[in-house]
Amino acid sequence: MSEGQEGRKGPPKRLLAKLKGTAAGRPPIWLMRQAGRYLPEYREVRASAGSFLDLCYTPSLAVEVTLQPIRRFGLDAAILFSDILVVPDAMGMDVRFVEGEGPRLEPLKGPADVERLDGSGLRRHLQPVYETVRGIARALPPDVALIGFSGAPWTLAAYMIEGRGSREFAALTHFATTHPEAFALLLDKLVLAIVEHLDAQIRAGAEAVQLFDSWAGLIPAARLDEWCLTPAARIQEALRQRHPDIPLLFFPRGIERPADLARVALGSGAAGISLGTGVSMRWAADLFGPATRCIQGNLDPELLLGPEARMLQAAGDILKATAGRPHIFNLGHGVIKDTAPETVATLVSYLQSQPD
Ligand SMILES: Cc1c2[nH]c(c1CCC(=O)O)Cc1[nH]c(c(CCC(=O)O)c1C)Cc1[nH]c(c(CCC(=O)O)c1C)Cc1[nH]c(c(C)c1CCC(=O)O)C2
Repeated sequence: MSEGQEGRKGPPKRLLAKLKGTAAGRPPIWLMRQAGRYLPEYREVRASAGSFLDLCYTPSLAVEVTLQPIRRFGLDAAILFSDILVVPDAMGMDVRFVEGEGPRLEPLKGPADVERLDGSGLRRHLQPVYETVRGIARALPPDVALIGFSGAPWTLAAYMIEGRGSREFAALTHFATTHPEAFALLLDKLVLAIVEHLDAQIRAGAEAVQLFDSWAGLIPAARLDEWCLTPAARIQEALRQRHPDIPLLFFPRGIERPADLARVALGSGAAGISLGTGVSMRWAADLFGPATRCIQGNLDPELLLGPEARMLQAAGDILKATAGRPHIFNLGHGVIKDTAPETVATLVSYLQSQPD
C-alpha cells in the first residue's frame, strides 16, 4: 500500500464505491475544472502566483486552490490542481501559458525532435506536483476522494506537435501521417512518461486517476485502436500491475458513435468512462451498464450559465437515465469561466439531496 493511502482510512468514499461497480447510494458529484477562474478566491491566488506554471509548481498554492471548491461546495472528490502540459514540460519542451490565449509550446517538427524528448528526469522535475498531492491528502475531509490525472498520449501529442490549442490540429494529423514511425515512438514515450507520472501521484496519495483524451474526437476511425485504445490499455495495464486497487477513469472526449465508444471504453479496461456532452446518457447507460462499468458525466457546462431551472431539469434527466447503474455525476467538459459560483452550489445541493 502506498504511503498516502495508509493515513487515509475513514468513512467509505462514494466515488471509490461507484468505481468498484456499486449502484447503491446517490451519485457522487465533482466537476472537471472545479478549481479555476470562475472562483474569486482562485483569481486572488492566481494573481499572487506569477505564471500559471508557477502556480502548478508551488505546492502551498496548488493545495490551496485544489481545496477551494471543496470548502465552498462540499463536493465528493477533489482533483489535483495541475495541468496536463506539465508532462511535456518535464520531458524537456518549453511550455508557457500566455495570458488570455492559452498554452504555447515550441512544436515538435520532425523525428529528431521526438528522439530528443527525455522522460528520465520526469519524477524529479515533477516533485512539486507530488508534494501537492501529499498536501491535499493530508488536508481533505475523510469522506472526500482525491483524484490524480494526466493527459492521454494522443492529446499530449496534439499540443506538442501543434504548439498550441486549436480546433483542428492540422499539424498533428500531418505529422502522424508523414512521420508514422516517429509518431509511434512519440506515443510510446508518452505512455511510459504518463505511467510514471500517475504512479508517482498514486504513491503520494491519489485514490483514483483520470486520463484526459480531450481531443480523441479528431482521430479517424481507422486509427482509433492505434492512437487511442491501445495507449490507454497499456497505461491501464501498467497501473493495474503496480496498484491493482486504484481505479482509472478514462475520458475519450468526442468519441460519440456508439460502436466506437463501446470499443474504446471496454477495450481500455478502465473502471470508469467519462462521457462528453455529445453522448446521450440514455443509450450510454445501456451500452455499458449493468456491466460493472461506472459511467461519469455528462451535463453540458453551458447549462450552468443559466437559467438554473433548465440546468436542474437536464441534471434530473441524467439521473433518470443512469438510475440503477454505477454513476458519478460530472459535466461533459470543464466549468466555463463565466459560470456563477452560486449556480454550482445549486447543482451540488440538488445532487446531494437525492435519495441515498
Ligand atoms: C486540454 C487540457 C489542458 N489542461 C487540462 C486539459 C484536459 C481537460 C480539458 O479538455 O479541458 C486539464 C486540467 N487543467 C487544469 C486542471 C486542474 C484541476 C481541475 O480540473 O480543477 C485540469 C485537470 C487547470 C487549468 N489549466 C488552465 C487553467 C487556466 C489558467 C489560468 O488560471 O490562467 C486552469 C485553471 C490552462 C489551460 N490548460 C490547457 C489549456 C488548453 C489551457 C488554456 C485554456 C484556459 O485557460 O482555460 C490544457
